[in-house]
Amino acid sequence: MEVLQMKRHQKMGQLVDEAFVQPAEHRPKPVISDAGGIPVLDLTPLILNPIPNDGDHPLPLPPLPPDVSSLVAEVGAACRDWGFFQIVNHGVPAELLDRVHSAAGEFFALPIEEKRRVRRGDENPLGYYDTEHTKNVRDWKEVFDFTANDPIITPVSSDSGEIRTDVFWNQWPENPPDFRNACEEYAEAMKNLAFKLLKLLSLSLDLPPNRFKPFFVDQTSFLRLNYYPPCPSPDLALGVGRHKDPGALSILSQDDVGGLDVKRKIDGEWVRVKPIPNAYIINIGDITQVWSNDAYESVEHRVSVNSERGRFSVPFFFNPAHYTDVRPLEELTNEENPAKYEDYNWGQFLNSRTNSNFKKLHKENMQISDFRKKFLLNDFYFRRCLSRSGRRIANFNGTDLIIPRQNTVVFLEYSRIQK
Ligand SMILES: O=C(O)CCC(=O)C(=O)O
Ligand SMILES: [Fe+2]
Repeated sequence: MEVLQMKRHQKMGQLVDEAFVQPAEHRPKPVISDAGGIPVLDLTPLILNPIPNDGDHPLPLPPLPPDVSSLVAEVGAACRDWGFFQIVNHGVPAELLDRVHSAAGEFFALPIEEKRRVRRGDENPLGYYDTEHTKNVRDWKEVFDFTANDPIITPVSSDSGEIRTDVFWNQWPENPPDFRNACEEYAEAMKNLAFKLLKLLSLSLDLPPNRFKPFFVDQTSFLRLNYYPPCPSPDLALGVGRHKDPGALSILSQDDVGGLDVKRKIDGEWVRVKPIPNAYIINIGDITQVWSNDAYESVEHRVSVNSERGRFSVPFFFNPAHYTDVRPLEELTNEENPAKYEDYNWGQFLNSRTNSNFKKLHKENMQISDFRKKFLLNDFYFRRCLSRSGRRIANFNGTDLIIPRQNTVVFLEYSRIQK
């Protein structure tokens, strides 16, 4: 099969190494339409009326001013309908963004030997590398990773499979000289912005503004400088293959080249996010999907490349502490809407992802769908189960459920299991 595929690419005049070639069904179409409907939200109301912290204000908090309240509603609608939105007037100075983009441009233009002085290795997952794989296909990109809280504490599994905690430090290149300062200042600005967005997210789910904050006391957030060089076969390779971000939310700055494609929820079509100068693209990650018990979904996206211009982007991945056990929030679950996920530990999840994206493996990496609850009935697993009249017939408390044979049920989302 692989030999056949290789032959076909040679016939087509393939110009990239086989490792970068996407399976046919995942290659980008020649024309991708603009993601016209992704909401662009103006954060100006937060400048005059910042959302208070619980401790800064006697409880209960006063009602939100009408423009902040509308913003919260817009955030909720964007999260539900798209899983993505853009923000403007977010308070991050344009000069700081320019400094980071220039530092990235100068760094990636250095000779490869110099970049490799700060390369990521088996010992330290931070720094420069150009071998990231998404879904086991190599991405057409170079990256530089650094953590927002230096050092980062994370569990790692040893060869014997035992989990221990390790500490990783950022590694900084000597050149360009402003690189480290620009990156560190930018990381602080991203953390500030992320906490503002977290409050909006929380309010949009009818929760107190600081409901999520404790999860981020020892955050494992990190930033990535991405460079996608011009690609001779943009029809075969991708800058980043289709994926969902695993963390809580991502804050992305892209330059004016464009290439970020989002899988539109209403029809599953890939659409491209139009660059807006100085705007940020925000997307919901898997953790928010689990916390919200699927009210907000983490949406698939990818990066298309082109043969003419290299592209730069800088994502900030807002991640909780490694010891966080991720589970649907109690306030967002009840008998009618039981928790849809088993608990999972964020540090172990991150660790498994970090190992699997460094090199090609022969298995799929860990997904939140692995933690989706299943309910057992005879030899069927169920996700949802209703009586014929449409009423839920049992309260799923996270344990396998056996329903007596005489009950008539309508099976939704079931699959046969191997006994
Ligand atoms: O470069 C981009 O536009 C997006 C990158 C991305 O999705 C990621 O690194 O997770
Ligand atoms: Fe992503």
